[in-house]
Amino acid sequence: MKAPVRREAPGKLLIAGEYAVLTPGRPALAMAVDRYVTVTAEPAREAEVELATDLVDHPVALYRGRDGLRPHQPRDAAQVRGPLAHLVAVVETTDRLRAESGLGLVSVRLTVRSDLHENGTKLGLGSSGAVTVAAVHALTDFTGACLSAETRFRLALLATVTLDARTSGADLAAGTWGGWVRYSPPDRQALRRLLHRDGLLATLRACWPGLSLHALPPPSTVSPHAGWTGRPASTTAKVGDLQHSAWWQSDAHYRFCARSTRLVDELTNALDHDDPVAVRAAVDAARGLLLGLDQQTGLGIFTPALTALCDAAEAAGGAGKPSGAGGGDCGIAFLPTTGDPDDLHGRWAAAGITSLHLSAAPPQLPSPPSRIGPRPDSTPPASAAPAPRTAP
Ligand SMILES: Nc1ncnc2c1ncn2[C@@H]1O[C@H](COP(=O)(O)OP(=O)(O)OP(=O)(O)O)[C@@H](O)[C@H]1O
Ligand SMILES: C[C@@](O)(CCOP(=O)(O)O)CC(=O)O
Repeated sequence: MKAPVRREAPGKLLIAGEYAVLTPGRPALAMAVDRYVTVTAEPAREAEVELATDLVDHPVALYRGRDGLRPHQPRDAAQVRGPLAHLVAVVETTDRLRAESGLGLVSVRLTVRSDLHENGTKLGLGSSGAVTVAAVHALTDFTGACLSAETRFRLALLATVTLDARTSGADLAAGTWGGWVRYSPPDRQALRRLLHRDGLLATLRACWPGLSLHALPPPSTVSPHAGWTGRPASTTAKVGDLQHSAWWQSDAHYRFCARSTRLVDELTNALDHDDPVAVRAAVDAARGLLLGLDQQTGLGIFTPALTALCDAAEAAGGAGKPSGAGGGDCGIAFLPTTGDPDDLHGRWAAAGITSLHLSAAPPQLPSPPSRIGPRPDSTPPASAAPAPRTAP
């Protein structure tokens, strides 16, 4: 009987680069937070695969059908497509890896515990990414594969693209490496095509243009504070709306991506030099960039609560912005370490914002910091630029 294997992955806040990071090669800056998803892998008790999570009120038993995992109970089909979708994608992707490697499939029960929901409501701290990273880690270690962090990240991204090839994977990067990471994504649509054409092993081993990842030093002269609006928002819906708008792949989109890349570079520099004034200025500019996007597209990034969160950060002597897609979920503020967090938290409480009392999660790997892909100051690959819009 195999011993249970437990692995955890942190949630994340997005400090800069939202929406631009959807484009291959365009960077975002994320901070992993000290709230985690924990996944335990152990031998299944009654079925080939069993999934137990706090999002579903009973463990779900599955068997391996010809086209992937199927629930034993037809009533569980909706769970498999909904709250269990990320776990199912991880098991199917790991099964594929073993099958292509000539290895037998393993019976397994995955049990999830998450700190990224509050009374059943998501906080917007990247629970889908954290559950994917933790499940890949637990499952591959359970089966004895013991993969490197980069291979686990790649596997997690491939599992994710089978569900949604739009998502950037910034949450997976933060969940895999922890700490502060500057991440730029590969072309996920191209990965999906490669997966279909050449299989999983070949895709895992292929060159992934656009992918880069750099660990950054945590600042000591500014402190991050996270505030929760109490209202969940759908990142998938916002990204879908944007990609179907006239803005997508317009000149304005190209300018937005270029400006966002400069901002991420400025923030990277500010963090490298631990410069509180430059961090504040860059975070403020990141807020302005998202506001401009909202005004141009009517996407609904800034809700009254998120605007109040940012205004309170400014009034407390810092800078604030939404974290991620906006429309609800949470935001982040940076204060100089000489500032008064109680002042900020008091202002947030008055505006109905809950302080989450988070810190950066420590890097998951021993030093030296990970470095994948080109240096941060190099220009993004040509594929990073959306194609100029041509007349129909
Ligand atoms: N505890 C969990 N157990 C199993 N699956 C989970 C768990 N938490 C999240 N997931 C998966 O992630 C999905 C939620 O993803 P969603 O993008 O809506 O939230 P999020 O990643 O927390 O938010 P955000 O992208 O705004 O940070 C769930 O439907 C489920 O598939
Ligand atoms: C809008 C986007 O760039 C960031 C979304 O962040 P969040 O999942 O809402 O925290 C989407 C993505 O990176 O996949």
